[in-house]
Amino acid sequence: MKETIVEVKDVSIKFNMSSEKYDSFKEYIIKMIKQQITYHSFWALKNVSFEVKKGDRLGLIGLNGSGKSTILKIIAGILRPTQGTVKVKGKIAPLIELGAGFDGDLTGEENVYLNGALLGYSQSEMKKSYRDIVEFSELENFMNVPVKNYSSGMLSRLAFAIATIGIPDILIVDEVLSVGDFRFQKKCEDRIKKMQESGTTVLFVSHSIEQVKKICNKIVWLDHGRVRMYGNTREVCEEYEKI
Ligand SMILES: Nc1ncnc2c1ncn2[C@@H]1O[C@H](COP(=O)(O)OP(=O)(O)OP(=O)(O)O)[C@@H](O)[C@H]1O
Repeated sequence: MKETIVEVKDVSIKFNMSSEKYDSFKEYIIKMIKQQITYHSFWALKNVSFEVKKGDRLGLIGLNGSGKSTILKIIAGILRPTQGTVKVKGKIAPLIELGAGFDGDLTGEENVYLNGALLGYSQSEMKKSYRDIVEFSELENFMNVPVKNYSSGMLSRLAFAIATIGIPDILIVDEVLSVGDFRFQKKCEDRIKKMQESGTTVLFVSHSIEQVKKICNKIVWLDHGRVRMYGNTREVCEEYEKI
């Protein structure tokens, strides 16, 4: 029996959204002080439960706004659920919002060290991995350029190369591959496969069902914040493709 590495139990999250439009920040502040701001709240996730076993590649699929990124952020500890619990065993390398860990004014090289520190690596560990990161991202000629001048594909190459140094227990990949060109996507898929062979568990979000089929062995299908189906890739994709 394989070990459970992520356990999501009855997770719900409620967001508050302001339902009015304000003409200026000043108007917003005045209304806030007068307590005239009205919110409507909605459940972005409702009673979501699933387990991920060690070495699984779990795909999260569903239409726009179904809650895929939100559940990944809860698993990565970026958001706290309103109800329910998440148990995670091991170190997570999260590739969630493209460029979230980057400082636009710093160069590619400086951002490698900044991101390494955010992921918990020491300066000397990062020095050892630096060549590999530059080679994998194929950004040799851009490491001295501030990343605000990078294209989204270049940013995703660098982010992916940094997040996949070492062998994390859990790798979270949210749509990051979709901005890379097809050749780079293939390179990333190969690296994910190698990591999985070394025991890394992968949580993967993509709108490309082909990519999900290639990478994942299990799927959670989210629909309006609820689990519509959870099972093997083939059976879930078959149903999903019918909608
Ligand atoms: N911080 C937030 N505050 C308010 N609402 C939010 C917040 N984050 C997400 N939402 C809302 O929660 C719902 C789920 O969003 P989420 O980004 O998880 O969906 P998704 O399935 O990843 O969508 P997509 O396929 O478009 O990336 C959406 O309706 C979104 O507008």
